[in-house]
Amino acid sequence: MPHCYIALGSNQADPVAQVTRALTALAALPQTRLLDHSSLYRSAPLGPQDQPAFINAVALLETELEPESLLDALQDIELQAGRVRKAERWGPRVLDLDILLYGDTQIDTPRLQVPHYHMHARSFVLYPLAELTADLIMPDGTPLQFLLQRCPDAGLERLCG
Ligand SMILES: CC1(C)Nc2nc(N)[nH]c(=O)c2N=C1O
Repeated sequence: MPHCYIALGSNQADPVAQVTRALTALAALPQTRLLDHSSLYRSAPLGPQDQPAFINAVALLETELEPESLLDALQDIELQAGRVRKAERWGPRVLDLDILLYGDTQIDTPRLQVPHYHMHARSFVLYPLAELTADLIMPDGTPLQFLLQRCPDAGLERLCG
């Protein structure tokens, strides 16, 4: 059964609570088990700076849901959290759930790109991912450690507890 890594992000409406509640929602998905999750991390927004800091984390799921069904389920969780789908691009968001990896599958459809298109250069994704699986190898054979070496941790702050 494929191991799926999900990126969580929020910078609105009590981001720590949003990410924590989203982890609980992931654990409750049908045909799915939440195997592990990273610490929460605070970081300055990538993109427009006139918005609050983000809280990010990565979760490791095992699921029988197909990729598109998993995406539907993640979008439901985002909507339940109050995400406005047509919100400004790169603007503040109540909750972002992105499929980073779905086993070794590589997907490129209008709805879904896996591995997640931007993950290779985002410290707020790579560092939590490495906390979960330091020896991860990307579907294209690139070791996560190689991506980490090229991605400065740009003021990433791990929240303890
Ligand atoms: C607006 C944009 C690009 N910036 C981000 N910046 C940070 N630090 N974390 C995010 O999750 C995040 N998500 C985004 O979508």
